[in-house]
Amino acid sequence: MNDTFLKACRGEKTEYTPVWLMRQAGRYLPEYQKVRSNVDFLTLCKTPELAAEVTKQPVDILKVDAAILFSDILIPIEPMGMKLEFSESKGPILYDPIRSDIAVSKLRRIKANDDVPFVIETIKILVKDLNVPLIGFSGAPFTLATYMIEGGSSKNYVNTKKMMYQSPELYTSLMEKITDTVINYLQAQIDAGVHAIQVFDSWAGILCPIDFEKYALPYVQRIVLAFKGKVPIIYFAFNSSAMLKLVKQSGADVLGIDWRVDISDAVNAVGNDVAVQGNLDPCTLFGTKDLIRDRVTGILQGAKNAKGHIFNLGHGILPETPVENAIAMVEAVHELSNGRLAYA
Ligand SMILES: Cc1c2[nH]c(c1CCC(=O)O)Cc1[nH]c(c(CCC(=O)O)c1C)Cc1[nH]c(c(CCC(=O)O)c1C)Cc1[nH]c(c(C)c1CCC(=O)O)C2
Repeated sequence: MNDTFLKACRGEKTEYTPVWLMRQAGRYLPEYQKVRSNVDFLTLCKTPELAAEVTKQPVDILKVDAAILFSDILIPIEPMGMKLEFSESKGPILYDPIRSDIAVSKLRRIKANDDVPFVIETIKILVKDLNVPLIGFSGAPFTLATYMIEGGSSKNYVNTKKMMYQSPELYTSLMEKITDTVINYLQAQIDAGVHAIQVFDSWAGILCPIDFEKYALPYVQRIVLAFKGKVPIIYFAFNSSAMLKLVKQSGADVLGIDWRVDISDAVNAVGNDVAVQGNLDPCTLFGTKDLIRDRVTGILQGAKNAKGHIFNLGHGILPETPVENAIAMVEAVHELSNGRLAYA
């Protein structure tokens, strides 16, 4: 197996900088569109053979150094007891948002092997087939809570913040229940064979630093502690470049960096005892191949003092992205970092 990605996560020397893309299995790929034209998104997530097939597509097409399980962060919320739907126009919808003690008390702590067997089955198929490491994942408790409290995506997250400030005990009991579920869910993924895990905190950036420290970070720390030393843990807190020192306190082995910060400044902020992942602006892939090479060079250079660097976008690849430009990006990372033996 190509273990370059795992080595970089651990801060070991690598022959070149490994690369994968967030949302690498998705709508920009005609091969994905073809599978997706026959089934809706949730059915795709719940059908192991199909989920495994689309997980492998970017590995074959882009030649990335890691695969990420095809699923969604909202999948475990359904067996917790909320009705989930993906609307083409509105995105995810969770019915009867959680706003009361009764609603929280009705939520179940899931047992992943029984409640989401299709996720476990998909992983088992993939670890047999893949020649690169498989990344499992979960949403971070705060990000999952925003979906459960708001009932979907939101502009200002007023209901979430109201609960934090007006009903702190209710907020804490919800977060504890979600954290228990996330730990069970990730443990089941590890038992099934994933080689690393990524925790997506997509909405961490709506919090001011003191609220992040109080209302989001402790739950991530509990998750990291549960898996530390078992498999590499990547923590991606989107839009958090103004609080990277706090993000580092998660204890994760790798910190995901979005594109709003120069990666050399991010490395200065977090120090050289943790690996970083990132951070090309996904829209760069709409530029010319020369621009892409140029930006790749800058990021490789900027991350050279990190304990380890995994090249990635600063957020998910966008649906309209030209596939040939994604391929060119992966080629540029491999070629321009080759032989550099970046990490001491
Ligand atoms: C916030 C979040 C979600 N899901 C996810 C996050 C965290 C990452 C981030 O910040 O982007 C994580 C996710 N979603 C998906 C993956 C699969 C693995 C991968 O290739 O990265 C992963 C890791 C597939 C998906 N998840 C979704 C799609 C599109 C579904 C389709 O085929 O129509 C895919 C491929 C749907 C989804 N899922 C979610 C939203 C808001 C949407 C609708 C918006 C959109 O359509 O992009 C919730």
